[in-house]
Amino acid sequence: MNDKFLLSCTDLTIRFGDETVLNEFSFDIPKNKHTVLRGESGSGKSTLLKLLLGFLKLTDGAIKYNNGKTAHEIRQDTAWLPQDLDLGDGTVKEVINYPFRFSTNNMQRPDLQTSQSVLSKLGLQTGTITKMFRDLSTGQRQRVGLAVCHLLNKPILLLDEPTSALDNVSKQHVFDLLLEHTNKTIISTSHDPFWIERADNVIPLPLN
Ligand SMILES: Nc1ncnc2c1ncn2[C@@H]1O[C@H](COP(=O)(O)OP(=O)(O)OP(=O)(O)O)[C@@H](O)[C@H]1O
Repeated sequence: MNDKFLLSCTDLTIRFGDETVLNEFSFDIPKNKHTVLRGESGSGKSTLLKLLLGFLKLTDGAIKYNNGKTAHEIRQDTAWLPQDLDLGDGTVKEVINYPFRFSTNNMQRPDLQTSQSVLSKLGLQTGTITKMFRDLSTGQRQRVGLAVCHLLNKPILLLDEPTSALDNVSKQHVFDLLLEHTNKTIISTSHDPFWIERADNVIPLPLN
């Protein structure tokens, strides 16, 4: 595989029972760029992200990762923002600190000031960090999830509908923090024009 790509997908087919979600779909994901998987609701965007992370099995086709890496190795290099963000029952501070308990992330553990600063860059007020995560609005929860993805400082970001609950001011904050001046490989899903217009590469998913 060309070294410019993180991964190449060839003839991907995904079926759930009688439903064919994707049929012989091929695409490449460039390294160090922001690629948006664009598609209507139900077109298979979230399913595709889970496949790339190795959480689901392909019905047919192949995913090849650069340098012969496995899906497991790719996962270790990835910060993932799922669409259904369930980060538990704790305070925002506890939610932010949670992934840094694991040995792979331990070295990146942020101090309070760094966490506060990232939340503030995403337009969240100082008091947010002591609130219960479940008491936040959907858009605030989404921004906390994005803050965690940023703080993990991984070379790959997978963001499932990262702006779905955000207004344009918050979207701009997210763009400035996560996307501007970055050399990470970012794969996101979206049907949001604001987000798509700012991508380096857009992959339209076929209509079912
Ligand atoms: N585990 C599963 N079992 C059965 N069907 C599934 C499963 N996961 C996804 N699907 C189906 O696959 C299709 C694509 O779902 P997916 O969540 O990937 O769409 P999406 O493009 O992300 O949609 P949205 O923009 O609404 O989030 C849907 O019809 C969904 O019902």
